[in-house]
Amino acid sequence: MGSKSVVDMIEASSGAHFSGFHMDGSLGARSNGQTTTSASGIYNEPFVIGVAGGAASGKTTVCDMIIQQLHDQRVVLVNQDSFYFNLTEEELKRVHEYNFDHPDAFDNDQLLSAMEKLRHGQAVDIPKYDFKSYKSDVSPARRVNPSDVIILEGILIFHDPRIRELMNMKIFVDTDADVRLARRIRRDTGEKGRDIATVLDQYSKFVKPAFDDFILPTKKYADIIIPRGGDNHVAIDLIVQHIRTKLGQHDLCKIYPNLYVIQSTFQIRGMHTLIRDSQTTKHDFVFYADRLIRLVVEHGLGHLPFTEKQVITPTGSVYTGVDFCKRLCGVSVVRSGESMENALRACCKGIKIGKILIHREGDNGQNLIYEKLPKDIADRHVLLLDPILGTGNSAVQAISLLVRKGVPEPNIIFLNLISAPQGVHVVCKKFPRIKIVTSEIETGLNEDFRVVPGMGEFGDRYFGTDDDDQPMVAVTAAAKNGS
Ligand SMILES: Nc1ncnc2c1ncn2[C@@H]1O[C@H](COP(=O)(O)OP(=O)(O)O)[C@@H](O)[C@H]1O
Ligand SMILES: Nc1ccn([C@@H]2O[C@H](COP(=O)(O)O)[C@@H](O)[C@H]2O)c(=O)n1
Ligand SMILES: [Mg+2]
Repeated sequence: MGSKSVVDMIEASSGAHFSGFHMDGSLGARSNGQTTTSASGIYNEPFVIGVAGGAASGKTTVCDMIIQQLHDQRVVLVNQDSFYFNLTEEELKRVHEYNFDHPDAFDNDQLLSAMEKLRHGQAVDIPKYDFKSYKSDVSPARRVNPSDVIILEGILIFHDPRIRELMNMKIFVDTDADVRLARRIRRDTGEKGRDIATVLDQYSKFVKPAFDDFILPTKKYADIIIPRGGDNHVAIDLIVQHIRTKLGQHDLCKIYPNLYVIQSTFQIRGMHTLIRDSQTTKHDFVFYADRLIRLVVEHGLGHLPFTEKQVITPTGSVYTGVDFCKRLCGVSVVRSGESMENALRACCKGIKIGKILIHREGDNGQNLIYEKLPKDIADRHVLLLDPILGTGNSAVQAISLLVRKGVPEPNIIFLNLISAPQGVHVVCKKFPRIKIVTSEIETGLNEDFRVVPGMGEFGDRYFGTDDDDQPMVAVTAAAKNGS
């Protein structure tokens, strides 16, 4: 499935002219001068970081620390070790004479082809290298999905200019030779089960000369040199800060101050991982979707106005707190939005919840075909519920209705689980004073205007109607009965 430009898709989907945002700089500054801006200001290509340095200098440790700190981003680590050539029978017999530290030991063409796919949004299978058997086909390959950040790590990752060209940032981990040797002895005798004489022999015959001849000369390509590897927390913090700026992840929030993306944690990423996985069972999908919905609802409620309130605690002390906003209601966009009603009811006792049904006609038309709203909705703050903000067409229909009913724009909070940038642009441009609360911003829309990476047809997965070929008929009937 190919991808259209954001402008094309929005114009095709909404029929309205989309002027879009054209932002420069940021992520795009590659070593070859290429930039990767798109009309939405969201970068589609991943940010590629190269991490080189001598063996046992602490490259993997530094990468792990960066990944840990970038926990709210999709980051993958691709190790150059995975691309060692398999040894022939002859080479295996005389493995102690094989130079694993020479540039020719790596299949760079295979690495480049994997990177090409990842950069273009395709998943790849990366071989798992086994240091004991010297083979990369003993265990099944690791499936790596396209990500926001790709870290390429390896002793000679800066050696091939074609691989260097891919990198937005190059880091060289600079650790003293004696420290590297000491760590290598400990690692190779422990993890790789080698004896110390073999380790020392390999070091003097191949590792040290290759470091001097091939690895050290690539230090000049580095943008950042980290002395002391993983011990250098200051350098790692600065690198992470720089990556965050370059990713421009919060650019949408900067453009639209009324867009709130809830603070990501590993728990939240874990829940997203589960509900986005096409293999997840209905039961788990509902369980984790419910957990995420609850977080979004709680966050959304935090944006309601409040009044100060003082109470007397059981110790007789005065506690100065706040009183909940009383005049509020929910409105769910049938049918997916109904999945969010329970969480809202659980948070707001006795809350009134209205419904709106919007039916998609053809590729781009959206028609409002049913509504049942509280009569006094104009006097209430409205929490609009729909788990997915895609093109923004349904949202615009729903919000337009609320505004027609007299709800002031600032009194509308649109709650969803995932938002496509296109939808955010469309909604925020038309209704700049509403608030949107979401848990993740998506990459974009595909040719069929479906959110990617997305989570599929939310309503079907949540209500278990994946196999139902006429779900809308039943839903329309249910909605008309006011259920
Ligand atoms: N700062 C450090 N202090 C102590 N041990 C370290 C440090 N950094 C790395 N190590 C250890 O040294 C060995 C090599 O580190 P690693 O990060 O795997 O290096 P590389 O990927 O460059 O070969 C590992 O066993 C690791 O646990
Ligand atoms: N079968 C192999 C393959 C590689 N090596 C050594 O690994 C080092 C590179 O890995 P790092 O994690 O340290 O970057 C390199 O020095 C190779 O000599 C090996 O010993 N056996
Ligand atoms: Mg390593």
